Amino acid sequence: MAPCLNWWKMGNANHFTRVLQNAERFSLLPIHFTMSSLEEPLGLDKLPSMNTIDRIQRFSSGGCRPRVDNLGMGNCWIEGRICSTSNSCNEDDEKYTAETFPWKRQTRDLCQDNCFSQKTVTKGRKSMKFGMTDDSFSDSQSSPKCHTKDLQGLAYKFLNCIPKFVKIVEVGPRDGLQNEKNIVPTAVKIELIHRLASTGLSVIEATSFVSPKWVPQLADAKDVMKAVHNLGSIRMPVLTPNLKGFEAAIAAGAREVAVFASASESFSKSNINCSIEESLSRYQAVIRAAKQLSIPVRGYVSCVVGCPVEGLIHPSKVAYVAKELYDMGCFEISLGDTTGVGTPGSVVPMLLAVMAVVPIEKLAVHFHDTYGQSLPNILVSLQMGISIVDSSVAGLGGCPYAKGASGNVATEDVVYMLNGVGVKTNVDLGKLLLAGDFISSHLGKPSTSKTAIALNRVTSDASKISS
Ligand SMILES: CC(C)(COP(=O)([O-])OP(=O)([O-])OC[C@H]1O[C@@H](n2cnc3c(N)ncnc32)[C@H](O)[C@@H]1OP(=O)([O-])[O-])[C@@H](O)C(=O)NCCC(=O)NCCSC(=O)C[C@@](C)(O)CC(=O)[O-]
Repeated sequence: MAPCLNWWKMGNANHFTRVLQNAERFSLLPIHFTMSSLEEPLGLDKLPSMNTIDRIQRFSSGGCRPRVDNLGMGNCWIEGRICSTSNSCNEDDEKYTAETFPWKRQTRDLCQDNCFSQKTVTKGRKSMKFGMTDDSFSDSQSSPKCHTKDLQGLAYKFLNCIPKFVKIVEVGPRDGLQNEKNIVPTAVKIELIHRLASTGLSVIEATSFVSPKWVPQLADAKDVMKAVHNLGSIRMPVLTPNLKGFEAAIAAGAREVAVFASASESFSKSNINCSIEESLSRYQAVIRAAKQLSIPVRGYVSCVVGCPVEGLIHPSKVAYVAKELYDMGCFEISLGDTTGVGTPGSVVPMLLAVMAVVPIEKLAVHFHDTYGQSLPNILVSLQMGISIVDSSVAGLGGCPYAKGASGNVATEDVVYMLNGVGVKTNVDLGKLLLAGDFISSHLGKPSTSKTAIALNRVTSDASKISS
């Protein structure tokens, strides 16, 4: 076993099998699909006649969504799309990948097997939805390395392996606003939560019951919670660092809480003023109290890739804290790249370590976008089987105790990407954009969501043309 897989030993046989299955789904071969909307620009002359929803649809889901159909028997294709062969058979890439990350060799081998079985299953199909006939297969087979059937297998692995539905946990009102320089009025927070609730989001983290000396921005937690705790069936977890916070949250009407530990000793001290072990024993008390009231508890692990003080964090430390929280009774574990330093190269080994000890369906990912890596990190997480993603409207956020870390990945960008790959979220992108506009204009700064910026530009170009 490669040295960096030693931490796999932490898991039991079932977990190990699940890890392998997920590793099998995952491949690092680069692949490109010819996407439509930006390569086939919509004439601006058409824009004035489109309403906002048309524009959003044109630029989000339909326009560039490769349609993945699963026809049973594991067959899958992408309608009207052809895989580019420019990268997919590059031996240099393969060599680099295998040498730099030894564990990847194993996943590649598994994936190649999978690719082979795809070929077998689809053999003899007359009409391929790649838009090619069997003849074109023979053409492509004359290429020395790349075969269309291989590409079809790759398409399957890259897109059909991701979950069909992703639960988005909106953390804007809490993570988003806890780091704002100016304290946001309570009424604005409440309005933001109402607007977010109208988008279809099923979970909105509303606030934190932490010490107001530590996070003055959320000192109005009680008032916010009292105003929103009854918003239909939407879940509104709140952060509780200790029993005092838990009791205050319950008194204010909270029906779900979250505890937050760290994989970094230094960050634990600077964020919650105690060691990792002390924090775990505090959380044990919170979880015990919550169980008595049948209150679900979410668990966060922060600094899952890097720490502002300690630098890189070993995946085994993350797996340890995640397992402790899970064993204590947290129903879901959110893995936070607090400083946003992760790339797929560091996120994948971290996820594999955690997946070996906590069931994958209980895991969420929580990326900050400091280096612009959130979306690729989310995509590889989905390819590994994660189906819960934390994000923050307008890309708000950051931790007051993680200097230099920027906001969370913007919910608008996550929804746009998920629409693009045909994953359901039940979130209305148009309404989400309006919620993002609302809070950005209140804060007097532009949204960091690329989707919001792009769609606002399209809309303003259109209004110039129509006026
Ligand atoms: C944990 C403590 C309280 C320890 O803080 P401490 O100073 O060690 O606590 P203490 O027990 O000595 O109490 C100090 C004072 O705070 C009060 N106090 C104590 N607890 C509470 C409470 N729950 N609610 C309200 N007040 C509280 C307590 O009553 C006392 O008041 P005083 O007697 O001085 O007037 C403090 O360090 C704290 O509140 N830290 C929270 C910091 C925080 O919220 N950070 C941001 C969270 S984001 C994050 O962690 C990452 C995440 C989850 O987003 C994932 C990611 O992005 O990766």
